[in-house]
Amino acid sequence: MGLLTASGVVAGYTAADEILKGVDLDVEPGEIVSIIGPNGAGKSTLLKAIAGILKPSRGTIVLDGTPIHGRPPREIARLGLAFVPQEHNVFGTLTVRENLEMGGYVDPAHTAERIDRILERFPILAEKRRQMARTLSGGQRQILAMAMALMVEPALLLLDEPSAGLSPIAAERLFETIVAINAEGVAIAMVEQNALQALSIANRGYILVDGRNSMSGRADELAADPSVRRVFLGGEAA
Ligand SMILES: Nc1ncnc2c1ncn2[C@@H]1O[C@H](COP(=O)(O)OP(=O)(O)OP(=O)(O)O)[C@@H](O)[C@H]1O
Repeated sequence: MGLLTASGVVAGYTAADEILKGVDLDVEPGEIVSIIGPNGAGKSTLLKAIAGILKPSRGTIVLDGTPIHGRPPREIARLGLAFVPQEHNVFGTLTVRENLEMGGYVDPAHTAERIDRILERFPILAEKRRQMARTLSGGQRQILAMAMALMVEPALLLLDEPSAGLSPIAAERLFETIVAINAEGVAIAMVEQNALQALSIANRGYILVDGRNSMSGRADELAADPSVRRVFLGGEAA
């Protein structure tokens, strides 16, 4: 069985609102899955529904055998799922270390030792641990946001447009960091505008259009598909 299995998820921002019109998504243990699609397709909404920020009105979401749909975010985090939203994902007026403390809310007894391990793991955060998060570069802030999420030792990390607003070089570094986190055994499902780069580091991809699944499959096959390239990548396969 997959690590995460979402089936027929219907969700929106009000009771009558169906932004997601029955979406399916699977993530296997240790995989990177990229979710791409046009603006307004419902990609961020899908991550919010999985993380428990939005309650699906229909459908099921199962994490490692446990149904999580309808549970509050904190409980879902305890079950091994962490979510990094696109914006406001760090506390600008707190130091790097204090931000990591906030990430340790699920298991306060082990926060200090977990922070030490995270700082060892991300030397740039160790170097800046006493600085306020707002003084970090955009890429460093995204790394801090992911590090906060890793404080709960998740099996699955959801990332909403991690490269948004970054320079090409900073985005490249961030994707390398995502691959490195994944290599340590954390499965990743991420929404990205940068479809080609997102597919290049993923095992599999999903394309959402207007709140529904459009195409899915191996990331390399999707990236080479002429119709995908035409719509999302701005050109034909080489
Ligand atoms: N907080 C909100 N309240 C009400 N409607 C929202 C909210 N957030 C998003 N929506 C609406 O839900 C729809 C899907 O938005 P969503 O952000 O999930 O799309 P997306 O595929 O992630 O696209 P984008 O790349 O533009 O973020 C859009 O019509 C959007 O206007």
